[in-house]
This record gives sequence, structure tokens and C-alpha cells, in this order.
Amino acid sequence: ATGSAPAVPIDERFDIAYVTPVTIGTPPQTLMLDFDTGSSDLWVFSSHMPPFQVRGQEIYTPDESSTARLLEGHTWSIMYGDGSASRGNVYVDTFAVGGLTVLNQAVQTAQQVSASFTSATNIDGLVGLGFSTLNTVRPESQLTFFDNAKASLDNPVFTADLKYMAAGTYDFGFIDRAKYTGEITYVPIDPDPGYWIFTSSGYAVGASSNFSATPIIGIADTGTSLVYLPTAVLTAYYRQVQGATNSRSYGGYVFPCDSALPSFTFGVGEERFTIPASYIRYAPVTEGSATCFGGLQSSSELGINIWGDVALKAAFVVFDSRSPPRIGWAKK
Ligand SMILES: CC[C@H](C)[C@H](NC(=O)[C@H](C)NC(=O)[C@@H](CCSC)NC[C@@H](N)Cc1ccccc1)C(=O)O
Repeated sequence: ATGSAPAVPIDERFDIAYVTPVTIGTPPQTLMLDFDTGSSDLWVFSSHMPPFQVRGQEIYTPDESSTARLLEGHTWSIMYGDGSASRGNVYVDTFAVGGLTVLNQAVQTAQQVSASFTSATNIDGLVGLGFSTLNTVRPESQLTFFDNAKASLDNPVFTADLKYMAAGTYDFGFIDRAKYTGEITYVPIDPDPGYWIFTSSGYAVGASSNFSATPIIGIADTGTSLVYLPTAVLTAYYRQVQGATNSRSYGGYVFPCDSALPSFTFGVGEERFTIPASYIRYAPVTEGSATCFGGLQSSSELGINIWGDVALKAAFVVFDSRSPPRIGWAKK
């Protein structure tokens, strides 16, 4: 089996996050979920939440699904790097995305979500595509939809083709030759922490002329908007940007929106990928402001480097869960 589904930006001005239509239950209930390689819980806004925590999101109502079964005595609770959080109980139900159907998928129904999820009115929940060891359901942790689907897929892979201010695609079970050019460069993944962790071979500010071959260990995270890198890399980059400052009040590097920005190049093995300046001129700090927030930010508070959407949009990425798992990057 194979599947293919769109990854749609939740905002037409900035690529804050991407959502993908899925159906859950019988008759099918359609929700728009954030497919997230940086976590491994499939959770949804639900009829179990206090109404004031729901602000326009679609909700899953298990009582209206004839195939929903409560997973007795199981709960979940998750916290994300940006401080957001959610928790609740667990059902199994029929889950379908992009032509793929998984019976008895663990669907984690939210009872509480933090304010930032309530205000993300276009995100009805998350589909974790990390390794199932990260799943927070207790007493028995649950498998991701991809792990449940894997045996029936033509190949144990999924790919991300995210786009700048446009709808991209998640493909499951196959690698679409039409979505990339040249060859795919694969590098090993360390699956133990549960993320898609790989080592980048280095970086360059601007074109890859002055490439610095320093290894950067980080995670490929479709659920994170920006790129978070070591301080040394950021100072090298923002030194080239007129008026750039690391602002405590805005919580990161900002610069005048009309400043000239270099592109940013990162290495995967011998291959070089360049993030265009337009992706790094991420968004005005507030509506209409002449000060812009950078798409490259510091990872020093996170303790781990994150290749989020700003980087993933610059490539076609293959998440290959054969043994041992690997990640592939190609130009497009
Ligand atoms: C503070 C919590 C730390 C980060 C850690 N949690 C994690 O690593 C979780 C699984 N993953 C995440 O917090 C991040 C990766 C951080 S690297 C440590 N990815 C998922 C995130 N982008 C999902 C999201 C999407 C839209 C809105 C908000 C959040 C933990 O539970 O220990």
C-alpha cells in the first residue's frame, strides 16, 4: 500500500505550521492535523474538552463513532519544547490519511490543552511521526500510525515535501521520483532518543563557498517552524545582517525587515542545501512591524539542534525506517 496527502500551511502569510486532512471513526470525522516528526503522540481536540479551550478547531467525538473503543485506564500527557502541552485519555478507532487506513489506531483524546494550542485555531491536533518509544500513553505506550501502517506499506518510508507559502505533500510507502532532482543523500539516524536525529556535515553563511565542516547533530522536525542552531553558527550568520540583534524582549534574533539577508547553506554528507534568504526573513515581530524575526534561532535553551520547516522546505526529505533507520535529503 501507499498513501499521499497534502501538507497545507495554516496561515497564508507565514509558514507557522502545516496541517493534513485525516478521517477518524465511523462514520468518518475529518480533522486537520499537524504531522510531526518531532513527537510520537497522535492526539486530537475532542468532545472531552471544556468548550472554552476550543476556539474553532474541529473536534473528534468518540461517542459518535461506532468503531471507537475506550482504552480503559490509559492516559497521556505531553509537553513540547515551546512550553505547550496537552493531556487526556485514549481510544482506538479507524484512522485514515491519504488513502491509507489503519484499524485500531490509538487516538489520544484531549481533555486539556495549553493556551497556545487553543489559539492555534487551524490545528485540530498532532500526528506523531517520531519513534514510538517517545509515545506518552501509560500504562502501555502506543504505536504511531506510521508504525501501525508500516507492514502494509510497499516500503517502510515516508517523505516530506514541504513548500514555502504553498501546499506540499507527505507520501507514505514510496519515494516519488518526480518530487526531487539528482540523487538522495542518506545519512544514519540514531533512533534511541526517539527523534529523527542525524549529523549535518557543516554550514556556510551565504552560498557554500566558505563552508565550515563542523558536525551539527540535530533533529529533523516537521512540527517545528524554525531552525534552531548553536550560538556560534548564529553569530556567524547574523554578523552579516545590518541591524540584527539578539532581542530578549522578542525572544530571539530580529533585524530590520528591509535588511539584505544572506542565504544559509547546510551540509548532508557531501551534499549542500541552501535555505533562501526569503525563508529566513520569517515574519514581522508583530503585524505590520518593520522589525522581522529570523528563521534561524539559537538552540542553546533547547539543548538540541532542530532542523524545522525553514530548512525542510529547502529539500525533499526521506524518513526511512528500515533497519538501521536513515534520513535522505535531495534537491527539488
Ligand atoms: C520541554 C519538553 C521536551 C522538549 C520533551 N518534549 C519533546 O521533545 C516533544 C515530544 N517534542 C517537541 O517538543 C519538539 C521537539 C523539541 S526537541 C527537544 N517537536 C515537536 C513539536 N514541534 C510539536 C509541536 C507542534 C505544534 C505546536 C507545538 C509543538 C519532553 O517531553 O521531555
